Amino acid sequence: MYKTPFFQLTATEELVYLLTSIFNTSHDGLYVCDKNGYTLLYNEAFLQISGISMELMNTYSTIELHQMNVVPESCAGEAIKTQRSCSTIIDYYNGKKAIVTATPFFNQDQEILFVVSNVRDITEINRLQQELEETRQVNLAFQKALEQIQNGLENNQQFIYRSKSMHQILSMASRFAKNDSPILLLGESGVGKDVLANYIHEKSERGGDFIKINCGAIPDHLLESELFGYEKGAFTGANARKEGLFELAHGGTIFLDEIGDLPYSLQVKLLNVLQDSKIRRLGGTQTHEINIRIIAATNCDLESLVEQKKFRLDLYYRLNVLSITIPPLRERREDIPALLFFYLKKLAQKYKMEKRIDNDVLEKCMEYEWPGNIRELKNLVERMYHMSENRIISLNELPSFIKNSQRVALQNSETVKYKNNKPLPLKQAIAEFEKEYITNMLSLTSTMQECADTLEVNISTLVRKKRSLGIKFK
Ligand SMILES: Nc1ncnc2c1ncn2[C@@H]1O[C@H](COP(=O)(O)OP(=O)(O)OP(=O)(O)O)[C@@H](O)[C@H]1O
Repeated sequence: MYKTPFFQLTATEELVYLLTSIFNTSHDGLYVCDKNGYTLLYNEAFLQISGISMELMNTYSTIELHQMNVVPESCAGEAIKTQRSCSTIIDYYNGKKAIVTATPFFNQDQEILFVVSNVRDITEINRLQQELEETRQVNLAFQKALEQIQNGLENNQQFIYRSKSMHQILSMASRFAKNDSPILLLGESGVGKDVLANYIHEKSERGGDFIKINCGAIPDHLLESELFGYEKGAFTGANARKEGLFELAHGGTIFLDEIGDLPYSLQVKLLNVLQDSKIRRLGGTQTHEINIRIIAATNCDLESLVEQKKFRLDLYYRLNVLSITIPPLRERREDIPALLFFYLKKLAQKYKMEKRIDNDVLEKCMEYEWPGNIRELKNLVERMYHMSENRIISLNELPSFIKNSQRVALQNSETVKYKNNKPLPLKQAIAEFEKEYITNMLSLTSTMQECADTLEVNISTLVRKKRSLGIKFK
């Protein structure tokens, strides 16, 4: 302490008053004890930070308070024991954190007169530091995501991810790509099975083409000729010979999407192709050797189709040699920001206008369940991009069902439904669920069209379902 001449003139009472005022107005906790640890003085800030009551303070020594577990440790007690200054960080039981420095003061015989402890509250600093660290981590993640997007755009590669699970899937896919065994891709609609099939083909270094066919989109009677081709005159209208997709994919990859919809009669034919690597065109007598890699995908539960005798067990085994299940987006939420930025960037390039997503929107998107997975996210970004009037996409552009996201599907899917104390049969439970889900979605959206878009069904399908399920809403 540096004294000015004022001190020589001031009376002792004034000096005591001055020092007491300083003591009391300090924001740091101050605590003074004698050589046995008994309290001599403390200020209000000390009580606030330590959470110790005045009663205990006035009755027990700092060492006893520690023994009684009122404080996790006693820095003053340590200073008394070691006869030295001591500093430590204490996590008080009231949740406060403080840096405590206890300094002993000695008389001429080197005996402790008193110990002064300074207690600085660092709870807030600590919180801010943690927040800063979290923000730093988020920034780092965004930066990496942007880099990945940048690389993706440069290589014209569309596989955007940040999650560990997708990283593992891609490395597995890269390993699988190197051989010719069939691959089965599983996962909900819109998770990226198509994209992954493409990726595997690219990585496979197979020189031929990547040919895709959606087994569910082509009428059964046409599917066979599409896949196997036909000879002239094989059926009415077969005016010329035509190569099938298996032949066209020779040297490359054929991607059989929605394999669960492959007609039963064709399943055995596919099994033969898988086993012999040979095909015979419709109406033909000769077989042709083909060198193809088959990738099949489905969002249905193939095992249950096998149980229902809708899918051949032998084909299932043959296709399931190497299988990859892509998790839904809600199970890899780290991918959401990267995908949002990616699609935003693509739109910015197309329409020559950069737009930014507000943090609130990002937060809501992180919470949402994404039943339609990446396809739904992609459509949403496009919709919000066009709807926003300025360069910031705000909550105004976010559809109400995401803003009020209530995780309807999840809540309901976890419920077992009963009637007369008996669990409902699957068919009936599905119908009940559908009814509830559609009714909820109708209440969360403003128009039938918005509801149909959200559910990713045709408006006529929605109208039909509404009628058949007896939904009274709107
Ligand atoms: N990792 C990804 N990065 C960027 N875009 C993706 C990614 N995964 C999927 N997409 C995009 O999401 C949309 C849906 O993907 P895709 O068609 O591959 O899904 P799917 O699982 O095959 O769906 P379905 O079962 O309905 O056929 C596509 O527009 C695709 O480009």
